[in-house]
Amino acid sequence: MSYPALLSLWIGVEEGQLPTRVQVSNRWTRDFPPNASIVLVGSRGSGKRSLGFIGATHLGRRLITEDHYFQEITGISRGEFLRKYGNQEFYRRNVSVLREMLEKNRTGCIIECGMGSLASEAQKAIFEYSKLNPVIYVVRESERIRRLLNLDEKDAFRLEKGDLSHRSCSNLEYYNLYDSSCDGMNSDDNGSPNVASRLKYAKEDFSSFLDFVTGQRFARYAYESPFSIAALPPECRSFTYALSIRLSSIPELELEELEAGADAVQLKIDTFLPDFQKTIAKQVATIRRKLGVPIIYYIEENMFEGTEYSASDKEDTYFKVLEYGLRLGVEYIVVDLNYQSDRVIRLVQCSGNSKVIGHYMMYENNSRGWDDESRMLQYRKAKSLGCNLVRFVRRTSDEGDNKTVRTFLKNIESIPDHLPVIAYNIGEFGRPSLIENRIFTPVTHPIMLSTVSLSKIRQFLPTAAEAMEALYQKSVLNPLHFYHLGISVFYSLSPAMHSAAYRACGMNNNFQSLQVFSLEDIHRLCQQSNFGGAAITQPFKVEILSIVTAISSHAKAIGAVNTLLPLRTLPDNRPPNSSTESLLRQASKRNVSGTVCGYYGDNTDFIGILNCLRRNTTPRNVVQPSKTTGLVIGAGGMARAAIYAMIQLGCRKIFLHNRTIENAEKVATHFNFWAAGLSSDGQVVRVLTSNKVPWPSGFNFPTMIISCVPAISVGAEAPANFEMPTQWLGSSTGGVVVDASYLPLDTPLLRQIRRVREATKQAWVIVDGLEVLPEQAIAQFELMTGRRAPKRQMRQEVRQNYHRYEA
Ligand SMILES: O=C1C[C@@](O)(C(=O)O)C[C@@H](O)[C@@H]1O
Repeated sequence: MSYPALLSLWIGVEEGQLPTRVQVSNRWTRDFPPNASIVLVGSRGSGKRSLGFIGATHLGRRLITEDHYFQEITGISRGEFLRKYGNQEFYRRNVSVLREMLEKNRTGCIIECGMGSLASEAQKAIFEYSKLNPVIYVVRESERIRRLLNLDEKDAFRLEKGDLSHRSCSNLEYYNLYDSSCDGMNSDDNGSPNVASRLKYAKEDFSSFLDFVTGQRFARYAYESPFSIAALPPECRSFTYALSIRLSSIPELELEELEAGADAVQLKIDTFLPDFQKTIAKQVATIRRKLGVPIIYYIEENMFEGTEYSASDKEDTYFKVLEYGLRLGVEYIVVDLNYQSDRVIRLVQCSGNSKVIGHYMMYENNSRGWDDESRMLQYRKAKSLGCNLVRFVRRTSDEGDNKTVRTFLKNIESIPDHLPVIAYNIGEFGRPSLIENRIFTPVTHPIMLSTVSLSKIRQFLPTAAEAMEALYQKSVLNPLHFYHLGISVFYSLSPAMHSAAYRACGMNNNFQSLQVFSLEDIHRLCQQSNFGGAAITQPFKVEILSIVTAISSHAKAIGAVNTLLPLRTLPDNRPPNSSTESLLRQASKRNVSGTVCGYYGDNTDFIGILNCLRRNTTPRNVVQPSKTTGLVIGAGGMARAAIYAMIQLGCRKIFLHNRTIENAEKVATHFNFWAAGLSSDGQVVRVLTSNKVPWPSGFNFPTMIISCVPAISVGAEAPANFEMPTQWLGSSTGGVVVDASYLPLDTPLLRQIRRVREATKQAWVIVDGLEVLPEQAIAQFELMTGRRAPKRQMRQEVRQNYHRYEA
């Protein structure tokens, strides 16, 4: 393939029709000041407005749209302006308004650029802006844009060509993958064709992309919940796995089925495909949506096989493809350190929040072994070039190499402040070193084994579960006991979910429900050295606070714990304390038994509720702090978590109703003290003392309703059988109703809402307890084990097993 032909493949248009302004070069550092405004550019129909809305809500920023800004400044819409003043004046004004909009809003905003961004003067301004601010080029499947805007071939081509020019004024790129949830077809319970859970996947994907761009990922989590896997980058956790997937094989794979056990996906760019950039962007977006793990972006050595261009063309292309990975915001980018050092340095300089893995591939016949001093020199070179991690891979047929690689790694570890190093052998004798390697061991997946084209990889790569099993066999990890503890624990689905997750991940643990009557009972069980963690349930979620050494900021704010973890005496004998640093150290030593000398408490109930609210809130009911009203029923640990989830979503007017009013008052006082600064009158939570009264005047009807009372009797307590006074269901835009209890699934409240929805045709979205339960358990599994949960399996387990428990 010739170089121009390659280039045309690369940017996705015919040869001879390359837009002149398209160029890819390293002009950005992608290091942005904190809170820098984020600009969205892209063609009409690419979905910028919805993403802008999602981003502004997620980051708590102001959304500015160019069209609206133009009208605010000039007093008339762009269309009117054009008609009134003609082309030239419109062009001039358009650019000056855009410049002003950007300059006056350097921080704290999400700025959506409209059609104005196609003008070349406007692009110059945006390009200048992109040196200090993230400018995200939003791309979408051309065919979809064509259909959305109802364009004929010619117009579509013109639009696409113009759109490509956005690449030269942006420093990041986001592929807006089609979101099937906006069809409103995938749940029976979506209240109306108004697409109840609209854009739920896009919300998750884009929010996570923005967390990456703003660099918020780890620091915030480390402070808030140091045991969450989001608190520690994978290279700081012990034993992480990277599932290897070739770009060309993705269309053959059911990606969702590949989730178990991998901490990252290594996307191998193995071949040039038509419309190359968009293809890569689409597959990166697909991996993110379906697997939700960080991406390691790696260009395979054989990518250039069959091409005829010179070494320098090859090098240029290699770095362009890498630079494109940086635009897509991949978490890790692998660079072969045999390329010229100045190019590597330039890549590192513009890598922003992506981490650079310096890579050395060694073959037995042309390189010396692990014990040769050149390995150390290579490590030093990687460090001096600014790489964040270093990877050494050796293809070998000598078992002895597994021993020498161990010594090499030990030597590296003895260097103070050494970089994280990945080192293993490949080939049929390399397996022991793959098992022992601690960071991003390449793995395959059982379902990939059936694919003939992948069988070669399979010859030596373990699956993540096999690698884990081997660690248990070698006693590097220890089998641990996990519990579900409370007074009424017999009907729980937690043991089934957690056990399924252990099986999927190759972990040799067990999980058991046990009835306990006091904190002493809990303490006795959890003192054993093989105690791994416990799901705490009623009536101990609040009481348990008295025995923990440290808690997450969430559990503290909620005033309840549903996840108890052991704090151990570590080899350095320093007693654990509540500092983030001490807790992160504990978190990096999970899955190993040892003396328990304290407990850490966290809360995942709020995560379960938060996820369900986020997914199921319709666009018309997106939280507006000054208007949105929430209602929580109950005053136990789950009700506290529900209030906290609503506050996290920005809701500042929350009503609480409970049979025993004193308990509700206690909860309200707790939150009003904690959240005093969040509302102008210091009152975020108000108690409704009776359900016989009309909804309080001056407040909108609730659009988020969460019931946290059991629908069956617990101990001597009769079931609450709560139903809403009909007058309280006055929201004309409907809302979301969550019932956190799942026994029975069809609670009186949910039955009532179904009837109301049928009668009024209002868009009430129903979320039952079986949707909340796995969400909290997924987060709990991750806190307990430090491993990514096999989410699909855990969710499936619940749906499959539920009928047994109901019976
Ligand atoms: O409240 C619940 C439900 C639960 O107790 C169960 O029934 O499995 C498990 C707990 O982790 C959670 O907080």
